[in-house]
Amino acid sequence: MNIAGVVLAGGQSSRYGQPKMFEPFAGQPLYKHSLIALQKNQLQPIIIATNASLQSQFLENDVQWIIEEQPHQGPLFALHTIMNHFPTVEWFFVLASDMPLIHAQFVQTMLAFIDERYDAIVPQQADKLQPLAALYRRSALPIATQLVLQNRRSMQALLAQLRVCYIPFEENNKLFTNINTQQDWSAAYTKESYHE
Ligand SMILES: Nc1nc2c(ncn2[C@@H]2O[C@H](COP(=O)(O)OP(=O)(O)OP(=O)(O)O)[C@@H](O)[C@H]2O)c(=O)[nH]1
Repeated sequence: MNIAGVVLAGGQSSRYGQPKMFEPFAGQPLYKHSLIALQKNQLQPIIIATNASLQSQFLENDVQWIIEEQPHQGPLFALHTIMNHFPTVEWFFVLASDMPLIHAQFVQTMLAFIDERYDAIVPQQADKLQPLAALYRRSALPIATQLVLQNRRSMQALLAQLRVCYIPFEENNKLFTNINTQQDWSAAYTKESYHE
């Protein structure tokens, strides 16, 4: 089965103040941690979704690019664009580019839940869902398209209409710590929370 790895790296970073996906963490730009987690699981193709003003700052030449013509339309619009560009891919493992503690073992764990009864496999911590560290099946595309056409851009709205397998994670697990502001680094930068 064809499973793609997708790094969403075309956000505005307005709360951060500069493109946060290139900020260094543990010796690598932030987006690389997501990219490596996908590459280590041999997903094919590996896709970076971004926009023209950011592309030159990425170092990769061995990935597929989605360069969004209309930037900053949000993750749901990006997912819908990506699914349309890769019509033979059945599952898409989507990772945000601002989650420095995500690692290959997490990706492997999630892959084990792939099942044709579901349109998405999504981590859940208590009542918080993690739609940007999740698997989406091609069967989600019609609903994603419908939401885009209705100008409804929330991933939660998408999940509400899909058959989702929710995977529980401990509430105190720091895996999904994400960087929105400069201050968020203090939460991510605890030694015990970083394992590769
Ligand atoms: N490709 C792509 N990625 C996006 C887009 N919007 C957000 N992302 C990514 O989705 C993840 C979560 O984004 P957010 O932090 O919620 O939004 P942001 O625009 O990056 O930051 P803010 O402007 O501070 O909200 C990040 O990895 C973003 O790079 C988009 O329009 N296209």
